[in-house]
Amino acid sequence: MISLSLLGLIGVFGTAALVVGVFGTAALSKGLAGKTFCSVGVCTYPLSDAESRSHVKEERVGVLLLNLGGPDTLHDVRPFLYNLFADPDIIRLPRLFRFLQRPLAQLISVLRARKSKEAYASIGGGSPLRKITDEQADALKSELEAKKVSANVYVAMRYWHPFTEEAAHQIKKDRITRLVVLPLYPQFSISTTGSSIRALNDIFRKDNILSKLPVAIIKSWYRRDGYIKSMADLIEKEMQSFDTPQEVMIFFSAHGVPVTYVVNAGDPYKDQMEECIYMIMQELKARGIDNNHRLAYQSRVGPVQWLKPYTDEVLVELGQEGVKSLLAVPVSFVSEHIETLEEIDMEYKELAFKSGVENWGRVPALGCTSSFITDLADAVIEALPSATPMSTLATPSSAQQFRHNPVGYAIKIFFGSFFTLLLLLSPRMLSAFRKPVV
Ligand SMILES: C=CC1=C(C)c2cc3[nH]c(cc4nc(cc5[nH]c(cc1n2)c(C)c5CCC(=O)O)C(CCC(=O)O)=C4C)c(C)c3C=C
Ligand SMILES: [Fe+2]
Repeated sequence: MISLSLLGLIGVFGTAALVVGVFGTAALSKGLAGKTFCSVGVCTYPLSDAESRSHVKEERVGVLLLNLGGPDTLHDVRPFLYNLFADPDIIRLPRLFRFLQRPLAQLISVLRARKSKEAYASIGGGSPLRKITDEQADALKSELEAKKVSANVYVAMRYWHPFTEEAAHQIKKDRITRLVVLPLYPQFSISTTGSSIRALNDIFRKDNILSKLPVAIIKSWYRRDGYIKSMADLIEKEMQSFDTPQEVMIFFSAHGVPVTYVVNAGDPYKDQMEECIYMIMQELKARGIDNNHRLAYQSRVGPVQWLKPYTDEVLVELGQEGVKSLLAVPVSFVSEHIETLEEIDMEYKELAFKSGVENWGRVPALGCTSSFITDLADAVIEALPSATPMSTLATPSSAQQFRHNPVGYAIKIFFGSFFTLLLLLSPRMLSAFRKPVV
């Protein structure tokens, strides 16, 4: 993974508040109280007098799974990286420098491609994300059917096929009348769910039909009982593969984000992650499992600070402290992907053994675990009544920010742009994108 040194440093100089799209997502999950909806089978909108006299409108429910996407082949790696770095929620430039977004993405994707290709080559030549997400979509559709809710389930990837635009096109073609948006990230981050919702919002608002479609957005779901219990089940099961399960250190490894996301832009990701780990551990305690545990953050590169402690550093510390048995638990994502299959299973495992750990295990990603899919289906059904058209939701624009505090806004633009230019010219920044993951 790549640490955006440039962006972190921009954040240090106080320009992170300029990011648009980030704050726009805050209001998106607000429900529309008072709408009636039958969650089983054919459902109805609240009807006008004329409608109720003439006919009952048939409800066609859609569920849209949001995910990051990954290159299907090694050939796709560079364009996939370009799409990722062209995202203003990943490379967060001040408004004045937005014109540099694409050239910068071009440059960084070229610099990063070799390292990234090697990693994808080591896990079979491409990302497994599309296949796994399609399987999750099928499983969710079946589970909804079992619960008497007939729904089409769509997949929208942020940086590779099927893109958000493709999913939106299909939703419109299928004349969906009510949509639940379900990101496949348990915890919310500006860089993941936030970015996907912003992209969706941009597409829906511009479209005459989609802008009126009632949509319910589930922003995060790590607190759900079904998810917490499913994670605890996987951990409990995997612990049994150790000779002395009670001595196993449960080692949660979450994907990192640059510190500036949390500190400057108010990303709730770190708080949500900590609460999530607490809840999983409480569930394990209730089952009589009271092992030691740690949380660390993986997948950083570059000179800026990402969330700490870093997975690689903690692994070395644990080895030095004499921990002999370690169970790695990937916790920020629900599919196997490059960071579980390459980074954890290969790089971190090797590092742990070198540091003195003798017994290693890794909890699989939830994938299509049935208790988990059942819980996602419940989440969808619970969210359906709160659907409301995206066009009715407010997203504060930079123009509004300007009206609110014109002097502060001008100062941020000036200093943000000045420091950005300096950093863009810095060779250190560019070399950071080529560095290995750990
Ligand atoms: C919760 C999960 C994730 C967060 C948070 C996240 C933030 C984040 N990622 C990058 C840069 C890269 N991400 C890449 C791939 C990738 N990232 C996630 C998840 C999160 N990213 C997934 C599921 C994947 C796809 C993996 C796959 O199997 O294909 C990549 C490409 C791979 C590589 O070269 O390492 C990059 C680059 C940033 C900068 C960031 C936060 C700002
Ligand atoms: Fe990532």
